[in-house]
Amino acid sequence: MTVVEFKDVFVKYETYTGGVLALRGVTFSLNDREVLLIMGPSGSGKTTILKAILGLVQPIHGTVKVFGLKPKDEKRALAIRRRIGYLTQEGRMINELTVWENIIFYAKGRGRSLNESLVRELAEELNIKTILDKHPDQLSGGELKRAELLMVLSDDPGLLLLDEPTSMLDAENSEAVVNVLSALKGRVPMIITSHDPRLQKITNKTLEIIGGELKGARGGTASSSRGERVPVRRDESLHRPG
Ligand SMILES: Nc1ncnc2c1ncn2[C@@H]1O[C@H](COP(=O)(O)OP(=O)(O)OP(=O)(O)O)[C@@H](O)[C@H]1O
Repeated sequence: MTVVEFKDVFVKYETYTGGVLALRGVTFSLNDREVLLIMGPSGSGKTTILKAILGLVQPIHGTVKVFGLKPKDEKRALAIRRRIGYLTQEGRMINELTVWENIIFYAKGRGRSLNESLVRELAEELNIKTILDKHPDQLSGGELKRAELLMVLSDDPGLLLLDEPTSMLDAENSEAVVNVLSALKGRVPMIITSHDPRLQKITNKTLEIIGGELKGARGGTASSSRGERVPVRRDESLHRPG
């Protein structure tokens, strides 16, 4: 089953100086058993792809479908968001609450039930069991990152969008995150943005985006802004047309 579908998507941010075309004809799809890795330099449009899936930005051209629905109006976008676990780069935990309270608040706010035994198990695997009673501002960057990941995994999401899940982490804790995600592979579809090569071992396909255009793909299909197919090569380095 196709979970996410982008067809020739253009997204523009309106700005004081005229606007930024952040996505230029992006086409790809993700099925319910896949893990997609999106790579690309800073400012290339990776987070914008995630925001378009969440309905936080709307395409000026092309279509986005998530779970078969277009996240166009706010009501539909909210229903879609409730099924998605979104790990942001900035983090969303509230400092006034402990990590554990944040997790409960998060699940309740989404109208979903907390899978408590799963949370305890994952906390152990992510090496953060001892920080559950701390407040976010008492944590290191790496601890906070793993606490945020625990939160977005806590209510059995139907799709995971993970923006740089191993940034701020040392090798050992990056490995712990990769292991947790690897165990979810095949059960929860995922789109991950990252530069961390460790994540490549759990991904089915990799897309490279530069200046808002897809430039290459491995293990799947994608197309660039003018709609031409980008050749897909398995087990080779990223292909750049032209
Ligand atoms: N709210 C906004 N208003 C105006 N321009 C924006 C906005 N958000 C992003 N942009 C611009 O859109 C482009 C794509 O940004 P995006 O955040 O998707 O990049 P990214 O690949 O995720 O970058 P990074 O790796 O640094 O997180 C950039 O040029 C960025 O400056």
